[in-house]
Amino acid sequence: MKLNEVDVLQWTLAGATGQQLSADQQLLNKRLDYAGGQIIFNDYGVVTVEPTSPGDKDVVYSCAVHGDETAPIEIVRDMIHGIMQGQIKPVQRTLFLIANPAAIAINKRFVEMNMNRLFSGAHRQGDSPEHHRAAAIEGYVTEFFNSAPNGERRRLHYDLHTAIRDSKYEKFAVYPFTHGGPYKKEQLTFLAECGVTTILLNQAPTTTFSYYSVRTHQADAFTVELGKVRPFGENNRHDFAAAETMFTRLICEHDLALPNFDPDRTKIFDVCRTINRTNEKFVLHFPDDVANFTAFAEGDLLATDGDTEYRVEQAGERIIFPNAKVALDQRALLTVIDVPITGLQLV
Ligand SMILES: O=C(O)CCC(=O)N[C@@H](CCC(=O)O)C(=O)O
Ligand SMILES: [Zn+2]
Repeated sequence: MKLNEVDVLQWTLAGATGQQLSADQQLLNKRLDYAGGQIIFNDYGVVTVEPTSPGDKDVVYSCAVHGDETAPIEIVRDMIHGIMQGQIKPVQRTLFLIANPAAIAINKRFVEMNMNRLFSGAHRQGDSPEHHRAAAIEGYVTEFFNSAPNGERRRLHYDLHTAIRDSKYEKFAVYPFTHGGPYKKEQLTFLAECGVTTILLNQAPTTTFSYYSVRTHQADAFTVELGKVRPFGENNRHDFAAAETMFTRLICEHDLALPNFDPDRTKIFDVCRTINRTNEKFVLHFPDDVANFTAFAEGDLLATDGDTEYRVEQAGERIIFPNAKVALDQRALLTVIDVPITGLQLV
């Protein structure tokens, strides 16, 4: 088999789980040429694209921070294959990350720990496979951004996910805490072109991957939720076509032309409350099939954490990312409220 025909996901899973690979299937530390540059296989699930004459953007696409979120894995895999096989010819430096192959291999969200709580150095406080991989991934991202050509550059990171539940707004993105900085119209427009027209504004530092890239590397970075979690082969790729087209255009065009910013395209939600599980007896008081962004009436009981009750405090409060099974001291539920886009500081 020619190296440019190797399945990059199979290679990643085999390598990360210690399986022996024959020489014609081993991509580790190999470099392949494409018309316009080189694709480099730095580690299992870590692939860098270095155009010969790179544009001014350094773009990171990550998937599988949660191992069972298969649609983003298929998207990233197919983009890499497109480059290996010559159909996609990036002109922008690009880093692709398949973040948690060990979790993909067992069809689980994670092996021991939720990797999306282990960035910005939180990986130093433990010894699970995810702690080690998050540390390694921070190293790869740092190396990627630091090895860019000199001059003014744009750093971008889209961390691709799918949600456990259905969502009333199917595609949405988390805009990590900006520490008072403005929100970018260009990014909201790019996301809208991807079909992501709902944005959640996080109002505090977190240990997520996207916040890490924002805070440590001054990137424009987002957690992008593209739909609902499904097993491999059950994703309807038409649902992701707009996103896939825009992700490809972003790295294949020198100056991606976007429509003018339209404030009516994007719905904004502000995070109002973060409810952590602190007790073994943590109960959600609504069924599993209640979709993300469902609104409840004032006073409704949302959750109990031991003896502490969490009730809806204001009209229009909606739930998102409910998960009663998270580890102790982790976020079990967020509530959000819609806010007018006109109230945001936009540049
Ligand atoms: O569907 C769910 O309940 C969880 C979806 C998910 O994994 N969301 C991310 C959001 C990260 C962020 O806040 O930027 C997560 O919880 O890690
Ligand atoms: Zn996820």
